[in-house]
Amino acid sequence: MTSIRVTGLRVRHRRTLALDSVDLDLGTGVHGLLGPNGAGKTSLIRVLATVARPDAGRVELLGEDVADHRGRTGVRRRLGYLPQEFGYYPGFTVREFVAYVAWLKEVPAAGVPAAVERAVARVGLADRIDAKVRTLSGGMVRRVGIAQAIVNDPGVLLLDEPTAGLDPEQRVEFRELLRELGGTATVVVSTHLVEDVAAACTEVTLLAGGRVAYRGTPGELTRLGADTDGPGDHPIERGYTAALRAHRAHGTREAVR
Ligand SMILES: Nc1ncnc2c1ncn2[C@@H]1O[C@H](COP(=O)(O)OP(=O)(O)OP(=O)(O)O)[C@@H](O)[C@H]1O
Repeated sequence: MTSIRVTGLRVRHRRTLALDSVDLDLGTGVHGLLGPNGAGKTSLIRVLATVARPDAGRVELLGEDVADHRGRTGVRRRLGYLPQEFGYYPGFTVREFVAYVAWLKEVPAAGVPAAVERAVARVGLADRIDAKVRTLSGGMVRRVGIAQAIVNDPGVLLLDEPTAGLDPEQRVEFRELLRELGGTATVVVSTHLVEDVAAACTEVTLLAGGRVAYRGTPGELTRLGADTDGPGDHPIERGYTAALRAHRAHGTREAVR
C-alpha cells in the first residue's frame, strides 16, 4: 500500500530551488534517502512532516491530501518525525518529554504511560527514563528524539539523520529497530551513511540537485557499484557515486529489475 505519494513537488528557499519535479510513491518498509549536501533531503522530509508547505505539487500521506486542513490535522496524529535539529526541554525527564509528545499526538490518555515506557525501552533508554534530558549525552538525546517519534506507533515515520551521534553499537541496534518498524510502517530515513542504508533499508532514493537521481533496492545499488571502478571503499559506495555520476550525465535512473 502506498502511504506517501508525492507528485510534481517543488520547494523553493528564496532563490534556491531545493526540490523540483519530485514524484515518489512509498509504501511499507524502510526507505533510505541519500544524497550529497544540499540535495534536498531535509526539504523533502520537512514537507512530508507537514512543517513546510511546498511551492507546487501534491503530497498525500496515508490517503490524505495534506494541502487540506482536515486531512493535515488527522494525519499529524499518525506521523512520527525526528528533525535534524531537534528541540527539547532540557529540564524535562525523558518520561515527561516523551509523554508530552504523546499528548500532542493525542494518544488516548489511558495508554500514554505504557506507550512512553515502550518507546523509551525500544531505543535502549529504559534505565534513564527518569533522568533529566540535560544530563544525557548527545547520542542519548538523539535516542530520546527517536523515542518521541515512535511513541504514537506512527504509520509514517520520518527520521532526518537519526544515527548522527550514535556510537557503533547503538547504530547496529538502531538498524534492527528500523527493520522492525519498517515491518508495519512507512519509514523514511535520511542519512549520509551508506552502510546504514545497506543494512537496514528496503529501498533507496537518491536525491541530487533537488531531483530524484536514482531509485532501487540496496542490492541493486550495490550491483551498480560492482560494475564500476569509481570511488568508494564498499560496492554500495561505488554504486552511490556511479548513480550520481550517471544522473549528472543523463538524468534520473531507475534500477533495472
Ligand atoms: N532556510 C533556507 N534558506 C535558504 N536556502 C535554504 C534553506 N534551507 C535549505 N536551503 C537550500 O536548499 C537546498 C536544499 O537543502 P536541504 O537542507 O534540503 O538539503 P539536504 O540534502 O538535507 O542537505 P544536507 O545533507 O547538507 O543536510 C540547499 O541548496 C540549501 O542551501
